[in-house]
Order: sequence, then C-alpha cells, then structure tokens
Amino acid sequence: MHFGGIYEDETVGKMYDRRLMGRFFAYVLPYRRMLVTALMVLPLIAASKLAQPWIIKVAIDEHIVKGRMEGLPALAAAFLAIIFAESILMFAQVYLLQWVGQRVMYDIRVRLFSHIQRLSTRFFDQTPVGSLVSRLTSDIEVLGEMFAAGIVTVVGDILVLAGIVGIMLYMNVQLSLVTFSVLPVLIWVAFAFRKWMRLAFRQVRARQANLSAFLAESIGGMAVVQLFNRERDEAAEFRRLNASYIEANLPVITWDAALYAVVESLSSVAVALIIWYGGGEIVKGTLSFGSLVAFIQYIEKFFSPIRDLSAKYSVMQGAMASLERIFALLDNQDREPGALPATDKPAGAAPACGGAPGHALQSICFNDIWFAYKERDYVLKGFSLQMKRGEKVALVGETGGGKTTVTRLLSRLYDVERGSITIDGTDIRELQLPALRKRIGVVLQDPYLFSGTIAYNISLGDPEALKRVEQAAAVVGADRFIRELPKGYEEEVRERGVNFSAGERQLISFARAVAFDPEILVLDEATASVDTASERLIQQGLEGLMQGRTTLVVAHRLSTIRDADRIVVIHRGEKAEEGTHAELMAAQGVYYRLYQLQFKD
Ligand SMILES: Nc1ncnc2c1ncn2[C@@H]1O[C@H](COP(=O)(O)OP(=O)(O)OP(=O)(O)O)[C@@H](O)[C@H]1O
Repeated sequence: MHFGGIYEDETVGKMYDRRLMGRFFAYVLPYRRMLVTALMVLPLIAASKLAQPWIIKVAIDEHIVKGRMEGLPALAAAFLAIIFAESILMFAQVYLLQWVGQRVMYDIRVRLFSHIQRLSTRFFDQTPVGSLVSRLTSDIEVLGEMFAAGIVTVVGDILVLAGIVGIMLYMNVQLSLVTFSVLPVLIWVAFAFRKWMRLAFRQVRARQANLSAFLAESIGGMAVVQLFNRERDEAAEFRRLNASYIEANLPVITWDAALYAVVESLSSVAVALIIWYGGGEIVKGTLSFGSLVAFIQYIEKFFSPIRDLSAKYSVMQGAMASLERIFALLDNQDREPGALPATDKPAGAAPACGGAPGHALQSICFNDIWFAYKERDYVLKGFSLQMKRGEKVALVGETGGGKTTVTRLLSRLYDVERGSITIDGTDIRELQLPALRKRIGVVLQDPYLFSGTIAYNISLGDPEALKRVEQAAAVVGADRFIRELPKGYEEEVRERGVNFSAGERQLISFARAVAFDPEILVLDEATASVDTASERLIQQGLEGLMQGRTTLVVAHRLSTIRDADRIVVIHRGEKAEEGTHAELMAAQGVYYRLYQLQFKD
C-alpha cells in the first residue's frame, strides 16, 4: 500500500525546453491571431510605462521649478490619459492571453482524453487512475498558469527594461552607470537563486505527488479504512506526508523571501545611489530635479519585473514538467488492437472448428489458446472450446483458474498469444473492434454504473438501446423495482451506483446487455452472494437475458450451471472436464468435488 515511498517519478525539468515548447506551440498555433494581438499590445503598455516618469520630469523641470502654471493641467491630463489607456491595454492583454490559454487547455484535454480512450486494457492494468486524472487536470492547469502568470509578457518586461536603460542613459550617462553598478550583484543573485530554487522545487513536487496519491487511495478505500479501524494510522501517515510536504516547501519559501528581500534592498541601494550621486549632480547643475525624480521612478519600474522573476520561473519549471508528462502520455502507443488483414492470419489459426468462414457449424471456437498477462506466466495453456449457435456454456473452476480471462479474450480486451478464437469461422482478430463488440454483450462480474439516470445506465446514451430500455428491463425483471422508484427510469444513479443494492445493480447491468441486443452474451457472474429473494430475481433475470443467445457464462451459482447445455471445468488454465451437469456428476471428477464442496450444507 502507501507507506513511505514515492508514488510518482517526479520529473523536474528545465526552465525552458525547446523541444517541449516546440510541440506545445503547435497547440497555440491555431490561436496565433489572438496571441499576436496580445503581443502587439505589449509595446504600447511598455511605452505607457516609460512615458509616465518622463511626464513627471517635464512637469517638474519645465513647470513646477520654473513656476510656470500654463501647460501643467494639460500634462496632468496626459498623465491620467496614459494611465487610463494602460489599464485598458492591460485588461485587453490579460484577457486575450487567458483566452488563448483556456482554448489551448481545452484542446489538449480533448486530445489527451481521446488518446487515453484508445489505449489498451494492459495499459490501464499498469497505470494508476489517479495519475491519469492528474495528467488531465492539474498538469493541464499548470499550462494555463503559464498564460495567467504572464510568461508571455516577459517579452514586454524586456522591452520595459531596455527602454528604461535607454532613457536613463539619455538623461544622464554617469548617473546611469552609477545606478547600474548594482546590476552585476542583481544578476548574480538571480542566477544563484535559480539553481537553489530548482533543487527545492524538485522536492516539493515529489512530495506533493506523494500526498495526492495517498489521498486518492485513502479516500477511495475509506470504507475499508473505517471498517478495520485504521483511521488513526491513516491519519498518522497523512500527517507524516503532509509534514514532509511542508518541510520541502520551507526552503522554497526561504529562497523566495530572500530573493524578494535582496532585490528590494538592491533597489533601495540603487535609489540611495541616485540620491547621493544625483543630488551632487543637481548641486553642480548638471542634472535637473525632474530627472532625479524620473530616475527614482524608473528604477522602481526596473526592479519590479525582476522581483516577479522567481514566481514566473517556478511556473515555467512546473509547466515544463507537466508538458513532459503530457507528451509522454500522448506518445504512448499501447493502443487497443486493430484488425489484422486476413492475409496476416497468425500461425495456428487454422479453422480447427470446421466449416468455411461464414457458415461454420460452430458459432464460437476457442482453438488451443495460450495467454499470459505477464510474460511467460501463462494463465491459459492450450484451452479449446467449441460453442454452437444458441448454446449455453458455463465455465466453472476454482478461483484464479482463468475463467474470466477466457471471456476477456473473446471480446478482445486482450489478444491471445497462440491459437485463435473464431466467430462463425472468422478469426476475431480480423474483425474491427466495434464490429466485434457490437455482436457481444458483456455483463461484468462487478457491474459498473455511471452517474446519470437508470435509463442512461441501461442505454449508455445509445439511441437504439434507448428505445429498448423499458423492454430490456422487463425481460430481465428489473422493471419491478425500477417502477417502484419515485422517478422510475429517470431516477438518478449516483457514482458507481452506491444508492442501489448489489442485486439491483446486477439487474440494471443485465438490462443493459439486453438493450444492446447482442447475438452473443458473455456473462461473468458476480461472486458476491445476495439474499435468496434477490437470488431468485437474478435467476429470472438471467433466464430472460440468455434467451435465444449464444451464451458463455462464468458461473458461480449452481442454479445457473445446472441447466447449461454444457459445463466446462477450467483448472489452472486448462480444460479439466466437459459435459452436462449429469454427465459430470456421474464422472465424479473435479466438478463433482466442487459441487459437493458447495453443497455440503
Ligand atoms: N489484469 C491482470 N493482470 C495480471 N494478472 C491477472 C489479471 N487479471 C487476472 N490475472 C491473473 O490471471 C489469473 C486468472 O484470472 P481470472 O480472473 O481469469 O480467474 P477466474 O478463474 O475468473 O477467477 P474468479 O473465479 O476468482 O473470478 C489469476 O491468477 C489472476 O491473478
């Protein structure tokens, strides 16, 4: 479980990665017009920032010092107008950038989700759901921050900085050089802090990942935690992870605060230098008073983007790490299997079940199939089974024997490694997945219900199935309890169907299978036992469900088994016995012993 280790490999990348940004840019490209508009506003904002101290300088030097009133109101008005224009431009720029950011996030989310939908069952076996959810949510959110935190406006900041340097040099070269003497220190500090911050961030993100993974598991398994009185230990573990997260944050806070303080005091030093040196220049008459005031204002405008640098830096770093993870997922090619061209028929796929494709005697044929989830660890070893159209075959055997696996292979959640499965003589690997899955209706061992109405859960939004909802519910006998619900078919199902009993959930999932009207039915009976009344209901439901369909059922209830046309006993991935209930009982083999075991009471 979740004690100690790091759950997710936390990659803390570079601040800027050309390759990643190049790929990311492809998503921004469709919105280039908006982006360019936002960028075009940047020089205007920079100009208005630069103009303000200049107006003050003119007001002081040309009017206040000289005692000339005329023109002063006009200057004040110009100052106001510039501030007003700047705020409008800022609004436009922030809005445009955020708009682009939101669209880009939307597009990446859609792309990522449809990519995930096409990944194979094996991929989902190996990937924690939590990590996929965070790819689609928090990782993409971080990309949005890149727009929100004004990374793009760094271009604007650079314009402002360059403009300030230019204007200061124009006003007074010597004073500018004196002021700029703090710059080497500033640059050194910024670079040194960046290095330290990067290490600290790595820790923070790793521990944050631990914390989220722990939460996902612990909240997901809350019922177990509560039933086994594990709250105290879970809380202790949470405190530990939480504390280690805070601990990792402390250096970041320290560096952040220190950077802020250092930049702040350097800017004060610069102001002090201006007053000391500039004051002397005024006395000597080589600098105007207005220029001195303008100098001080420019210096403040010079330092403020530098102060924000650390925040922008951390956003960029987070964004690079997120991009890395998002692209890694997009690059994952572990797709659901496609259809093989008929000529590529795998070896060993001879139609051993007899008959030519199209009119074979057997409906379904498992022909010497081998399969392993993990390399070489075979779960099925040369399993064969033939089923006639309309036949009802039950798979039984001890737990872990491979029964469910047989059903998964039939609907191609996984592909067989050796041997073949044919339906009406055609290898299922030659069929397109949607075509194959349209023919097979599957009832899973643990029926999964979505949040939505009952009608939605039966039809899953399929228009054809929707027409058959009530009829399907009636066939499996689910209509009785549904009709008693206050809103009937429109009753809301909460996440995973928690507001329904296990038996009701099963009946809904039976109705779902019927609504899709498949010719083949695969039924993995729930192992959980239900009370006798529900058992009878479910039994009746099953009969309705199986009517007229070729059915492969993983059976746990002996009542289901008894009237199966054939029973196949699977033992450690191999067929141990096959026959009707009566035949197998008479043989007194594995089935007989299983039966005895279950009925010994
Ligand atoms: N997704 C998976 N990844 C790895 N191993 C798996 C996976 N699913 C099943 N197995 C393993 O394959 C074996 C067969 O599992 P399967 O579910 O087919 O058994 P079963 O006969 O249906 O059991 P039960 O009666 O308990 O449902 C088991 O040993 C199981 O641990």
